[in-house]
Amino acid sequence: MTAQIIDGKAFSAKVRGQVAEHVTRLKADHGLTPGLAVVLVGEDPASQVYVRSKGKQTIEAGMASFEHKLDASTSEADLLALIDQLNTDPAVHGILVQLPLPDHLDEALVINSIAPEKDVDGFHISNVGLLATGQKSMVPCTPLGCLMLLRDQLGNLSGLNAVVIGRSNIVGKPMAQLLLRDSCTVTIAHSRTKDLAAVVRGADIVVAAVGRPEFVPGDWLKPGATVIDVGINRLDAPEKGEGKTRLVGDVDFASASEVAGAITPVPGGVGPMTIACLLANTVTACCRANGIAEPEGLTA
Ligand SMILES: Nc1nc2c(c(=O)[nH]1)N[C@@H](CN(C=O)c1ccc(C(=O)N[C@@H](CCC(=O)O)C(=O)O)cc1)CN2
Repeated sequence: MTAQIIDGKAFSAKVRGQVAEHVTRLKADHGLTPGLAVVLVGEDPASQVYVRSKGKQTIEAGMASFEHKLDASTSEADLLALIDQLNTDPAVHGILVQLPLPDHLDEALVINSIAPEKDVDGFHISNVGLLATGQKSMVPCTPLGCLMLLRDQLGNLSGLNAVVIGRSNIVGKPMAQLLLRDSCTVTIAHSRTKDLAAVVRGADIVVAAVGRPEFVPGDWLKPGATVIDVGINRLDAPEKGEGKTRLVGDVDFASASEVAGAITPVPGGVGPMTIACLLANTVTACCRANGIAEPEGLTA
């Protein structure tokens, strides 16, 4: 079997198009421009690239982008003061602090200082609790993007066996909650799970978010399974030239695509969905803040 490739780049462009349509309507019907503030502390090269893309795509969707680039040595008090200011700024509907933060900053404290209704990352403890109890919340962007791809691929997910490999707060745990909400039978596995191969072999849906390059081989998969690869691992690629690198996921794409029914590539799979869902969450936050009906299809 050769798996169908799930084109996250094309799907994310469709989502961004829908976001832009909603933005046009919010402006015309309500005089509202959704605004997203992104805070970057330090000079992590990957984070700089992601923040630049977020700003560019926010503007392309017709929204207002507010970028705050702070020095790596910024104090916790100064960062919290900025978040406080953004929390009360009526032009800002969504706030995101790019992760990872420098070591001297307390990530949980910083995230929990964002007003929950503006927490477009869905990482605030209130949103985590709301999602876990099946209530309306802001939903973390990467799991939301994975869910959109799965629904588009499979339609109704009810009753399917899903294995999420990885237990992070950003991806693994919220992903499991979302799949449970769609009535999947969900197992959260991780690098220490006993006989992980057997656990994965029982799954109709595999979401790999373990952070280890090419960790899941094709012979772990049930034939026809749908595989969502969240991993973004940069490996040296001397064959491409000195100092060159290549990106791989947490799934061994070559062997997995011989067994799976459908699979996301890396790059071009889940990654682009993360930013598309961030834009969608910003529109959702703007609608909620103004008592306007939320756009259908852009939330979980
Ligand atoms: N506050 C947050 N910080 C981080 C998040 C997040 O959701 N919120 N996620 C990641 C980084 N991230 C967005 O911030 C992100 C990662 C990857 C991509 C993406 O499009 N990847 C491309 C490949 C890009 C490359 O060449 O490096 C792909 O997979 O095709 C977008 C956003 C950590 N921090």
